[in-house]
Amino acid sequence: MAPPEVSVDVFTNPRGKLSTTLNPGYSKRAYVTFLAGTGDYVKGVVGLAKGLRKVKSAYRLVVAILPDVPEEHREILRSQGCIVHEIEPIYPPENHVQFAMAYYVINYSKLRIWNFEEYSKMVYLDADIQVFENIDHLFDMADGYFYAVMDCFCEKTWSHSAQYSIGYCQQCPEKVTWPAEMGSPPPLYFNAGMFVYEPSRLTYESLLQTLRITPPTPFAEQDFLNMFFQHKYKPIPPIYNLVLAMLWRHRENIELEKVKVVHYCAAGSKPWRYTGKEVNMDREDIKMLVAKWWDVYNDESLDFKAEDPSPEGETFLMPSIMASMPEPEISYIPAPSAA
Ligand SMILES: O=c1ccn([C@@H]2O[C@H](COP(=O)(O)OP(=O)(O)O[C@H]3O[C@H](CO)[C@H](O)[C@H](O)[C@H]3O)[C@@H](O)[C@H]2O)c(=O)[nH]1
Ligand SMILES: O[C@H]1[C@H](O)[C@@H](O)[C@H](O)[C@@H](O)[C@H]1O
Ligand SMILES: [Mn+2]
Repeated sequence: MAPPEVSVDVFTNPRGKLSTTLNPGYSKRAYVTFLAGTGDYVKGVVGLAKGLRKVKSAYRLVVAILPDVPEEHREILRSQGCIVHEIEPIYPPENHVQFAMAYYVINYSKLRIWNFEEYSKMVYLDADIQVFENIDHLFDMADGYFYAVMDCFCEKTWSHSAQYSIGYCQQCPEKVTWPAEMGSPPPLYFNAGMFVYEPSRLTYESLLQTLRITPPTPFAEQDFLNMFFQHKYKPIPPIYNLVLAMLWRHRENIELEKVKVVHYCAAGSKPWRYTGKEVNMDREDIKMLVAKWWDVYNDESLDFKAEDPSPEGETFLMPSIMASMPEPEISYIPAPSAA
């Protein structure tokens, strides 16, 4: 359905940003994460909510939760200023695939966030992600694309793949080149722990329709989204989703001091379970990043206070800096720095 006419009333709000009052329910922005189960991922979401507050994000955090999240955890999330939004689980078609991690199957439920049409644009973040610098400017990137960070194929979780078997990684495609006899190299592949997208009922329905005829694969909805958005995908720089394995696999691709978003996805790196014993977990950079996560999580001054100005009340429309960016040399969409 076409969106209703948008009435635009532009004024400068007290925070000095150009603010636009749009038809409510049409042009709203928010971060969104996903929570399932009774376990400890709720700590990740609390950490993320506090992290977004610390960097003074203008937008709320919506938590798409499965019905099995206990009321006690929902209450913690609300008390941290999150918008709790229950979703129904989505199951993939029957199949005997071996997921890279058995629990990845629940991640198909993430597809429900395309149905959050009360928002025009959202940034999805896994619960094991922390935001250390403001990334609100990502909402200003041009509509019509799916933005995410390119993944790395070097960890054991990839051992089922052709890429892994020949030592090929898209992070250094010249090191082991893709052999001609294997056909054309695989399309760019993103990590689905962080992405910028536009909710849309049409897309949502198409996602569900397509899933019905798509057998599950080891990286579950991550593989599925890569396939579905193959032609809409625009890579953004790794500072927007530092997959930790990049630190020991492709250190030369990472400028650690510029990293804004850290994804604690490597085995043994979830800060709330961290022991330091697993392989690579005793590295100084990992210890530092885990400690940084705990600093945010433990900082009581970052707890939500009811009297806090709600970041969600208005929609901020910043002039799009993207429009004036020169074409990148590499194929990244260079999201501008927040500075
Ligand atoms: O018990 C759980 C397990 C997972 N999650 C949620 O599911 C997300 C994905 O799980 P992980 O972060 O542990 O998984 P990875 O980072 O290793 O997974 C990557 O591959 C997955 C394949 O399904 C997803 O695409 C995911 O977004 C992507 O980052 C979590 O962040 C969290 O938001 C829960 O809420 N409870
Ligand atoms: O999404 C997965 C996951 O985050 C794994 O932990 C990582 O090793 C993979 O490279 C990635 O594709
Ligand atoms: Mn993750």
